[in-house]
Amino acid sequence: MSDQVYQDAITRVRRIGESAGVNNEVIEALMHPMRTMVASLPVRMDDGSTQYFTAYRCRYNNALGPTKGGIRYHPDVNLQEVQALALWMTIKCAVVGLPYGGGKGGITVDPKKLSRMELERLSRSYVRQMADVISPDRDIPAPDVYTNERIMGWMMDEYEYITRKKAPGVITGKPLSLGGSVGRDDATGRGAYLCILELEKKHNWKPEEITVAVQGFGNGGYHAARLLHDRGYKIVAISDSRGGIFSSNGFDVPSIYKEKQATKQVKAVYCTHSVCEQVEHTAISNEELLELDVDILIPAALDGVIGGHNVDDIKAKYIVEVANGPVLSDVDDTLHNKGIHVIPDVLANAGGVTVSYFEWVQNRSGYAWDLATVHERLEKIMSESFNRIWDLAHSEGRSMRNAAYTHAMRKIGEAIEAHGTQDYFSMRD
Ligand SMILES: NC(=O)C1=CN([C@@H]2O[C@H](COP(=O)(O)OP(=O)(O)OC[C@H]3O[C@@H](n4cnc5c(N)ncnc54)[C@H](OP(=O)(O)O)[C@@H]3O)[C@@H](O)[C@H]2O)C=CC1
Ligand SMILES: O=C(O)CCC(=O)C(=O)O
Repeated sequence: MSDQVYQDAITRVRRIGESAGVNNEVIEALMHPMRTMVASLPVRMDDGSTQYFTAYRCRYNNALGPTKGGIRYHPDVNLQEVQALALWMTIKCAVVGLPYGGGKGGITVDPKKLSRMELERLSRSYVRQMADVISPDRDIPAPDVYTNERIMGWMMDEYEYITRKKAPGVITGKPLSLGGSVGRDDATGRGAYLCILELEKKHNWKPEEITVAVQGFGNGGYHAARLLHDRGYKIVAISDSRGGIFSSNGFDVPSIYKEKQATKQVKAVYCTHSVCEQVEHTAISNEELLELDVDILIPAALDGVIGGHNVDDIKAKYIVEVANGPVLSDVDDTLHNKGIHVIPDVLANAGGVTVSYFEWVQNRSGYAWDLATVHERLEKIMSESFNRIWDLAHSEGRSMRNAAYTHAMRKIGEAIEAHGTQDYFSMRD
């Protein structure tokens, strides 16, 4: 799938851009990634051998500001996927009004097979190769799939060693002790949760009557499930890379998280104090989870999981995309025509980059905010962005994805125009 992912991403941009009458110059600018760096990272393994890993960093478009986006460690990472992810970051930052362009990075690696020291050497090697590309004013990485705050800490440390100066704003999602922000840990899931709260208000939902299935139980999926569970939503299905569990009664999310921490697997348990007991459930595959008859489906793992192969079997009423790119563009219309509402990734998972922006602002001003301030400002941005896109979708008869892309392309177009076409193209470093 991931070989086509970039083609799929630019096809969607062109289709929506043309239907919304976006200036062709803007559409063309979004067809062309500004610069993608590919590197081979030599890493000394614990047994003394050297292995080479392919690494990428794509700075897709910087019309709105320095490029911003996470770094993914996964065996399927490739050039196409990184470019698609960087394009989605470009759209996402514009959707929520951040002063950033879009970028993304990745390494083709299975991090579960590396020791902690190998992982650290790999991460430092990445920064050594990309040190001329990243900087607080130019390109600012963050975590994505199978990277975390510890890896961000190593990367920042390596960057500061190379540049011989403190530069906390070079990377976000860092440990708090290195200038990370409170509230970045659950920001992606919280952003999606805040979108669902907006839906709840519009539809007068009673949370206990709303069923939710979550694919992927990592940073994004877990926190979205936790917050929804705390509010009373019924989380009837959860999965990770090894498969999933289903119960129409709903699961106790904190218990499942506790067990996942201990055993690395999603298991159907209910925990009291120190004892976790199995609860009645059905084991399901990740494919089956996507096809459940639920009110809200939250894909929170990888891209391309909903497409022509399964769209006829999708029964959820809402799809809230915590993952980047879970729905392929050629089924956008089918879902819309089936009456399935999609809250697109470029809005639903924008809480992560929004709090990354807060972290960067705090680093640059040298003044740390408290959690209440982070939450209040995140809520404001998510709520305003959601409603802006909702209003555009409903006033122009578009899907939420179509409206989000249209809004973003208009914003990027204004910036390109304001740069002055000549200067914009010559400043594309
Ligand atoms: N982290 C962030 O701030 C942001 C993340 N996102 C997007 O959210 C998605 C998840 O990222 P994040 O939560 O950070 O990643 P994590 O690495 O924290 O978690 C990934 C989760 O997905 C599971 N998973 C991996 N492969 C599969 C599979 N084939 N089927 C089902 N589940 C699978 C993993 O299972 P296991 O635990 O078994 O390995 C794990 O539970 C990605 O698309 C990412 O781009 C979007 C915006 C911001
Ligand atoms: O926090 C960030 O800067 C980017 C997070 C990310 O990679 C994403 O939103 O997909």
